[in-house]
Amino acid sequence: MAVAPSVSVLGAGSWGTALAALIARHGHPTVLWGRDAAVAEAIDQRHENPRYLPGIALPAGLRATTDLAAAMRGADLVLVVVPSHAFTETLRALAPLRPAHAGVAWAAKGFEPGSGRFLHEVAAEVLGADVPLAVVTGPSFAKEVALGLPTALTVQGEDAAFVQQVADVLHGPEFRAYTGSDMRGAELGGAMKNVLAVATGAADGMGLGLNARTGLITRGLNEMLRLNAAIGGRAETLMGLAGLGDLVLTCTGDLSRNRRLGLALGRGQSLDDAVREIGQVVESVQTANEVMRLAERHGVELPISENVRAVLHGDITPTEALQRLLSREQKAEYPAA
Ligand SMILES: NC(=O)C1=CN([C@@H]2O[C@H](COP(=O)(O)OP(=O)(O)OC[C@H]3O[C@@H](n4cnc5c(N)ncnc54)[C@H](OP(=O)(O)O)[C@@H]3O)[C@@H](O)[C@H]2O)C=CC1
Ligand SMILES: O=C(CO)COP(=O)(O)O
Repeated sequence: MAVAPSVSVLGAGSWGTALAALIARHGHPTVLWGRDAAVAEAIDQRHENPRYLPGIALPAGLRATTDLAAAMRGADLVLVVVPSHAFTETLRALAPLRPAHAGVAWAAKGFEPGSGRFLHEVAAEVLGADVPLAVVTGPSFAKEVALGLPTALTVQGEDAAFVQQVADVLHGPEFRAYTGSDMRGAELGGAMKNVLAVATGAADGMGLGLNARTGLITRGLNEMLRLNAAIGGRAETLMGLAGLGDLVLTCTGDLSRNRRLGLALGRGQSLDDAVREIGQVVESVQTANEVMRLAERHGVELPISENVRAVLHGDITPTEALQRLLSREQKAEYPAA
């Protein structure tokens, strides 16, 4: 019988913990690395992450540590699940410790702050072009995965054998892992849906109704498709789990931190207070800048995303953003073919 690959998961927040628990339940030797000693000890000894997934029982076989070298020892596959702002430093730390045969996947959603680079570009630069890479993305709230509720996501990368290896460790009785080869489109979808969730959250927070919410989701999808076409992603990636799927989940599900940020802003709360209250990573705050930087570089107009950035910067209120969007010129839904 084939030996189950050993998996090292880096990042002991809600998503890293949920994915590590899923993989451990599938019978893979799994080690979770986190920087918080109390959290690592609680996962390792009491099988709970009291900070990020309180009250949810984790598999007894899941090991956790703050020792990165120990976590990487014997890994056949590395899964990086830190927020995008910590991605580059985490890759630099893991690079010298990576067993030569181990590919690297990640489940963070966003860009490298400041440079706006895609995470697969960062990974290729830090690890070298020969290391197998893959992105794990799609509609998946950590809490639901940790509770074993049915979920479907996608693994995308250019090394088909590695993509299959990653999908195989994730796939199981309640979890469907699809595969593909479009890292660019997949990463763009995962990043942009967080920005668009702020817009729909704000609309809901302002009490604008379900028509407004759905208009924003649909025109938001249009923004994703336009930018995706400009950067060379495949349209079907954005119409699947990495795009439409995650957009609908994040724009409508109150477990979303980006949606909750929008709700709070729409109700008049300040950005700082809202982020503090949420108490976990809210990727859109940084990603809105990088999405707009990318759009401006490619000459693509993204009215919803642009207004989200302006609200997050405190340049305009959600009410002013609404007025700006509603007063735009009338136009064809799609440019003539
Ligand atoms: N939660 C979800 O449902 C999903 C999340 N994602 C994505 O996964 C990524 C991680 O998010 P998530 O787990 O939810 O975030 P959380 O806020 O739940 O946890 C963040 C984790 O990252 C750690 N961290 C922060 N900065 C660093 C650093 N510099 N070095 C090492 N560790 C660091 C935190 O450690 P500490 O506690 O010590 O601060 C914490 O363990 C994000 O890109 C998110 O968009 C994707 C799909 C689903
Ligand atoms: O990416 C997610 C679901 O797919 C989680 O969304 P939030 O980061 O908005 O909570």
